Amino acid sequence: MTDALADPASPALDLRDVRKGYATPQGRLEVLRGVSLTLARGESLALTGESGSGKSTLLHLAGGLDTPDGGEIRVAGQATSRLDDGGRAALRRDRVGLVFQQFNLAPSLDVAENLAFQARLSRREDPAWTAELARRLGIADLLSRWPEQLSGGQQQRVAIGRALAARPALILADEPTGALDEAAADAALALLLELTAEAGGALLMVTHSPRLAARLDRRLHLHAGGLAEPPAAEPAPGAVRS
Ligand SMILES: Nc1ncnc2c1ncn2[C@@H]1O[C@H](COP(=O)(O)OP(=O)(O)OP(=O)(O)O)[C@@H](O)[C@H]1O
Repeated sequence: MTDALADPASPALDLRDVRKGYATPQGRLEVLRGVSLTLARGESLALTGESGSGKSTLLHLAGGLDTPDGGEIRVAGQATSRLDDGGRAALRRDRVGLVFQQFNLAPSLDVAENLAFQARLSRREDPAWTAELARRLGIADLLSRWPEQLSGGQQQRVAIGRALAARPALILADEPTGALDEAAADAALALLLELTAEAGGALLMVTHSPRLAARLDRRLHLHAGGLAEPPAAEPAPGAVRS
């Protein structure tokens, strides 16, 4: 399948001097003050930062859910900042997979339909890949169930499969395992990383957990409107200092 606008040589995501603020009753709040970031094809990056530092804001801008006040954003080579609402919707459909903490499955669609939903919209349906995703995610026996009949962990695995079914260039995940216990979170992240790599996508994941962040290729920390290396990890309780 061809995507005339996709440039296979360009990074999955490129942010240049991106600025974003909000009007609040206390005045303007400048959340991102010139953020630059490049995410190569196939790379995974964990984004950490205090609550309110702007992680979700950055993710929403990267996915074309919102527009920046300034700067340039490119997804798979396409400049998104100049797109209108329809253009951004097409970008989200064709280039971006989204996974949120709350799984956001369509309640009126069964698991099979949820899995295929985005791929069908973007005309990138690949039944063999969708079946492979279902098998690897351990949801192949649940395809005719409704989302409400699934556990949280099962719902999140469906959400991961849905995001990957169209093989998007960029997967954006906002605390994707935040609603799961530690063992389920570890298993879901392992699948997310493995299957994103197989789909040829790059992953930008917001997390509060240094433990989960450590599993990705790179880590960046958002603070005071800019990106930096994350602060050095605290030694684990009981760890011997060298
Ligand atoms: N639509 C909006 N209008 C006004 N202020 C907003 C809006 N969206 C976000 N903010 C503010 O912008 C700042 C950054 O919010 P954002 O949700 O990006 O932070 P975050 O790092 O993802 O936080 P958390 O870890 O708590 O989810 C916060 O102070 C928030 O209150």
